[in-house]
Amino acid sequence: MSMDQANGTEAHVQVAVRARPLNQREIDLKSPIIVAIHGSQIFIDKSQDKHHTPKTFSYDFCFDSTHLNNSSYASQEFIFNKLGLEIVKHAFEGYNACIFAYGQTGSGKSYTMMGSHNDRGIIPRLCQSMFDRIENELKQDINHDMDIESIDNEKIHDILSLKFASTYRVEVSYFEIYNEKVRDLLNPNNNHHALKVRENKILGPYVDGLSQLVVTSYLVISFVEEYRFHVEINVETSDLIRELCVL
Ligand SMILES: Nc1ncnc2c1ncn2[C@@H]1O[C@H](COP(=O)(O)OP(=O)(O)OP(=O)(O)O)[C@@H](O)[C@H]1O
Repeated sequence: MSMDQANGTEAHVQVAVRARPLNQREIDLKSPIIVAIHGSQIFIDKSQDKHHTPKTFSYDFCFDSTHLNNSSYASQEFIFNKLGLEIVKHAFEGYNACIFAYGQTGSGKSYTMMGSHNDRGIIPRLCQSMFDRIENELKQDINHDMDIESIDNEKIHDILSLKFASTYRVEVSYFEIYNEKVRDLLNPNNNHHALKVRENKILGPYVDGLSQLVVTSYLVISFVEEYRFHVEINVETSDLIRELCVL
């Protein structure tokens, strides 16, 4: 996880480690769990290996998700509260914020970042939290000028939408890099020619031609996620998504 100050002069990087439960293959092979987490330290103890000396590593955060039924299991919500809330806070303070997952195949990157349909990961929670915060700030603003309790819900919704449009701009892009080809997931029509990654002297690296859709609520983003969980985003779904977004 990193947060770069908007002017690019200072960067702060934090690293978190999460240990996932054993998968079925590992259970069938009777693989032992060789990691133990205490606070922000992770101990690796292969005591069955005579030549191994236990090792300790320290990170900013260590999350123990090895035993699903243990009360100490680091849940999706717990991890979002530790990592995601900070990101939202810094983004609202004007910092560029970035979070990414790194690890070998099957280590739990997608699970942690996207989660499952009924146990959402960091990205959906981040999006929701960002819109919740926007809504709260807008409501506070409106409350300043008028008594929000005395206005009916439909009217509040209209006022919030207007105020949102004049105060905030939220854009979403969604792409994958597979076999070194960049694919725009919100516009598969672009797939005929792989998109190029270029570098802007001021803004840094960017994907040339990538769709950037303006979104006004978490609903649209959750719709994208819904499709991501159930079906591959294809031309029809991406068209639908584009219609839902304010272009
Ligand atoms: N913390 C966790 N709790 C419960 N199950 C988990 C956890 N982390 C991962 N899993 C499960 O482990 C399996 C592999 O996880 P996942 O697909 O997220 O790995 P990945 O690192 O994204 O793999 P790849 O690089 O191959 O895409 C999935 O079945 C996932 O549900």
